[in-house]
Amino acid sequence: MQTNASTSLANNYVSQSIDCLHFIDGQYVSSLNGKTFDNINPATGKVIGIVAEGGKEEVDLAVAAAKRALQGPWKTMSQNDRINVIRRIGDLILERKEELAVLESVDTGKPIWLSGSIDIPRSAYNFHFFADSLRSDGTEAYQMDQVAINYSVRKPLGVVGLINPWNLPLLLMTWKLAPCLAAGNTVVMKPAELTPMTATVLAQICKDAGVPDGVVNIVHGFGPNSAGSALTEHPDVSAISFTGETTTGKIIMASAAKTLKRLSFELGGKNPNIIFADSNLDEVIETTIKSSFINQGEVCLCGSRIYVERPAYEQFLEKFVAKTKELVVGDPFDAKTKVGSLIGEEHFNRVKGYIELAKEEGGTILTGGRSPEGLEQGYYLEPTIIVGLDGNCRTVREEIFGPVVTVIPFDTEEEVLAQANDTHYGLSASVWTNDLRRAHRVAGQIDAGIVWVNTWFLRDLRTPFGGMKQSGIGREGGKHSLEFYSELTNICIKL
Ligand SMILES: NC(=O)C1=CN([C@@H]2O[C@H](COP(=O)(O)OP(=O)(O)OC[C@H]3O[C@@H](n4cnc5c(N)ncnc54)[C@H](O)[C@@H]3O)[C@@H](O)[C@H]2O)C=CC1
Ligand SMILES: O=C(O)/C=C/C=C(\O)C(=O)O
Repeated sequence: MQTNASTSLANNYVSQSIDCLHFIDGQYVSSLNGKTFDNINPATGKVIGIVAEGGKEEVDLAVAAAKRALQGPWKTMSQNDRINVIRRIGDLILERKEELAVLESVDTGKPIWLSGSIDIPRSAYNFHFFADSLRSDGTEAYQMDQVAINYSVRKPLGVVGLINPWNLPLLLMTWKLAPCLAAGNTVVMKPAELTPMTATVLAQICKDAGVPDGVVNIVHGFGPNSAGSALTEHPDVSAISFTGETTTGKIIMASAAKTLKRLSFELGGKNPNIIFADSNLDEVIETTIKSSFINQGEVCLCGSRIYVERPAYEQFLEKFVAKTKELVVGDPFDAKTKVGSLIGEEHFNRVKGYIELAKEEGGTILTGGRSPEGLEQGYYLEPTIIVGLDGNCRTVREEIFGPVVTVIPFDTEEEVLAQANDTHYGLSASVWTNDLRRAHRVAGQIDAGIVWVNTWFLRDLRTPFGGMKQSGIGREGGKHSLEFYSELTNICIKL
């Protein structure tokens, strides 16, 4: 893909065609049969480029290249050189950050300030962080009196498949790729079909940083009967790290079982946000606006079920609704925009379907629920707050993955914990209180992989990250990522 833009050239980007090819064995290539599909800018509904559509043949080629690369210069590269290459990928992402931010916004519909301040800097940091982690990484050693000493050594898993969704395309791809490379593996990545652009540039960045040919490969395409399923079925792929929908995770698990692949899954969420009356309401509102509507609500960690202790309920609603009404929905490249376009037509209709369902279930829409006037070209939806529903309603139980939240009052800690945990998801939660003991007590009783107290999405990349129940399998982050992406061999030496 040829790119040379900055944010000031955003208009050129949306008017010129940007095409995405596969990246196999260090080269950009078309599909063997020449098949392509259209890439649509959700903010305009217009085609912005064509994408090579891969399938089994392209995945076979990519996996073969990755398998060969396991025996090439990547294997013999010193750990110090590998660390430097991984750091350099982060440096090059920062050097191209404006261009990448534009591509991410064009591809997803998210505001340019968001891709420029979160998606792209965090993508670079993923490489810097895991390069540093590798430098300080150690393994275990156990001595058996004077009889023997055991120590373990890390080895790469082999060829790893990385399959990603469309909401945080480069951030999530690099969150997987950086530790995967740090552990010495080779990779075949399958970006989401709706957001192929930044991954395509990332391949060139990896090459420019000194990653040997064949170590990083990309095959574009769809999931079922396409590049995605070909990757999960491939016998030479040792592991799959997947972020996306829970139902897709189940399909991938069944497919991967045939060749007993190692799996890491980060799946859906319906995250509770529990607000006690003693919390600082202004802080609560400021963060709840973000945890509800940032990235159009298309973040798996968003707190879409808001529970407010009854004494604070009316005041919370008044302020929350007022602040939500101030959010400007519009063109991702307009500096005033806080909420951009949803990812595409299918998802837009799905989210609108939930708003209709909420009305049928007896809910009241306090604000939002419709597309802003004058923005009929893209997939824009006003941030939506719904009240009057209980935990039996589908609107409260199912992941909507859009700018839609429900607010429910509660009276006791026991009651709210029961409601918060009454879900088959268990990704994240937020608890708001100034009572220290209650904070510990409630946080410890929520069935979620990540609980934030008096904050949200405050990330320390050393911490375990992942979901309980049907929100995921395993943990990534810091040493957890290095564990997932490597095999440990224990060596026992008799003294
Ligand atoms: N928890 C999370 O982090 C996220 C959850 N989602 C959820 O997923 C919904 C739909 O988003 P999508 O990106 O369409 O999710 P998805 O799970 O359908 O797709 C994610 C990735 O998996 C691939 N894929 C789909 N079916 C596959 C198969 N059978 N084998 C191998 N790969 C396959 C897709 O091509 C894409 O690259 C959202 O509405 C939301 O509910 C989406 C993004 C992130
Ligand atoms: O901070 C992270 O590593 C990831 C955040 C968000 C997701 O995983 C997601 O929305 O899918």
